[in-house]
Amino acid sequence: MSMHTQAETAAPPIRIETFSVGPDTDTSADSPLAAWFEGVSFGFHEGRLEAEDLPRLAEAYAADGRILWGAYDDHPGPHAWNPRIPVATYGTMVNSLNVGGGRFLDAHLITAVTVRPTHRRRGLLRRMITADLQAAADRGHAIAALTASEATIYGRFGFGTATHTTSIEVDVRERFAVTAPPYGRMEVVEADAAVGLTQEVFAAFHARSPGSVGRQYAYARRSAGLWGEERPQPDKALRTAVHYDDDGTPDGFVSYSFAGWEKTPYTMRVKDLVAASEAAYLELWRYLGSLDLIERVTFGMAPVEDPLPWALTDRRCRVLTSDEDVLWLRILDPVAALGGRSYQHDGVLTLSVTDPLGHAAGTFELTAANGAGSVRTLDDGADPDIAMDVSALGSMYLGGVDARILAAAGRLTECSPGGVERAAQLFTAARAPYCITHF
Ligand SMILES: CC(=O)SCCNC(=O)CCNC(=O)[C@H](O)C(C)(C)COP(=O)(O)OP(=O)(O)OC[C@H]1O[C@@H](n2cnc3c(N)ncnc32)[C@H](O)[C@@H]1OP(=O)(O)O
Repeated sequence: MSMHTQAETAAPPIRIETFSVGPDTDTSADSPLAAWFEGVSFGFHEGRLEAEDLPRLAEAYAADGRILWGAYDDHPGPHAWNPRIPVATYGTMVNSLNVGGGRFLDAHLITAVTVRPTHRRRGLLRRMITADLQAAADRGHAIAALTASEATIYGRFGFGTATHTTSIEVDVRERFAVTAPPYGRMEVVEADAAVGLTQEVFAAFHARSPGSVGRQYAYARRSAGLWGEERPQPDKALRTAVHYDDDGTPDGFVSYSFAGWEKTPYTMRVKDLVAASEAAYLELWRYLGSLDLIERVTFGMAPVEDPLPWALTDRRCRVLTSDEDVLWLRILDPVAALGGRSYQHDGVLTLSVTDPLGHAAGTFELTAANGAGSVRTLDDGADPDIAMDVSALGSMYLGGVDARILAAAGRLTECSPGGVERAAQLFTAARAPYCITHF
């Protein structure tokens, strides 16, 4: 474990340390890593750490290349909980973001953000995220990303919601039928084999899905049932089935568990459902609809642009229960970010961006031609076509929201006639961005 201490600020007297996890990291019950996990569990109202879980968690975090932050109160009150347990936690890793048109950027991912109630609203989150975003920008990352527990926290730091999913309930009784012609076959698979199979299917999904973020080490183990949601111990209720195409290539999988006989209508809960093609997506639903004794299937991460109702004999079998934001993006470098995505239309647009932390502030001229974008920074005072805050730029970046909607919401200002229309056209995505990774 490499460790270094960051500069101390005058008040509050909280020491912040960062460390990475590697093969030599101490995973004993009284190690700094164990204390860090205790801090995270406390922050998310989960149970105490089981010491036996630590080696597996360490292996996962090492594979992810995570950097962990802990904030320590060296002046605890009497009888305070173990002062080695951080009063605030924070973690980062890097993974691939599909930005459309077969292009990918390495995104700086932020996770495990907690501040103990006794230390909240004293600026600890601000202190960590401000330093971290600066360091990420200095390392050359164009984009930071996170999934948020509350929608009120991260806008002030320049993040904007960029992708959504929907929760659906599907009535799979007699009236359920998928109209598309069937192909390939489904197989219920062994948990050990499911790890590699789900990774293979996800890789194909990631390659074709704008908005997708690469998955961390634990994901495939959870989708296979080898790990549970909270502990790296088998989830014996979870089942995994894989769809193979006519050539025998896995092109979809679904992991699911039964809600129990006391819950009516009898319900199967989908934990993870990933398809490498629209056709495979429908095959997974055909399988779910064929589960005997089951009356309803629930899924919390369906795409916003969902072909399912259009593929059903009775479209009312699928009921939308909620809409959730998933990926929040924070543009750190507009030149690299806007130059990194692809464009459906040619055109020129000048954007003025404000940024409370300064990273993305400025006026930028975007020229899109033949699918690619090039960006140059203009001098202060250049006349923009549109003006917005960096959080609105993060929301618009993948095409998840139309510039006209942001303008209507007062989040984007038109500065030259036709500017909003041009922005709407330039930022249009071929399909709604879809992130099916929580981190
Ligand atoms: C990526 C992820 O991991 S998402 C998970 C986030 N974590 C959680 O939800 C766990 C429970 N909550 C917490 O642990 C804490 O309340 C946190 C991490 C959300 C906030 O930590 P704090 O140290 O209290 O935040 P900090 O004092 O730095 O606040 C910075 C600013 O954000 C505001 N703020 C912080 N949390 C919230 C919130 N939940 N809702 C609205 N505003 C908030 C503060 O008022 C402050 O505003 P100001 O700068 O205008 O004065």
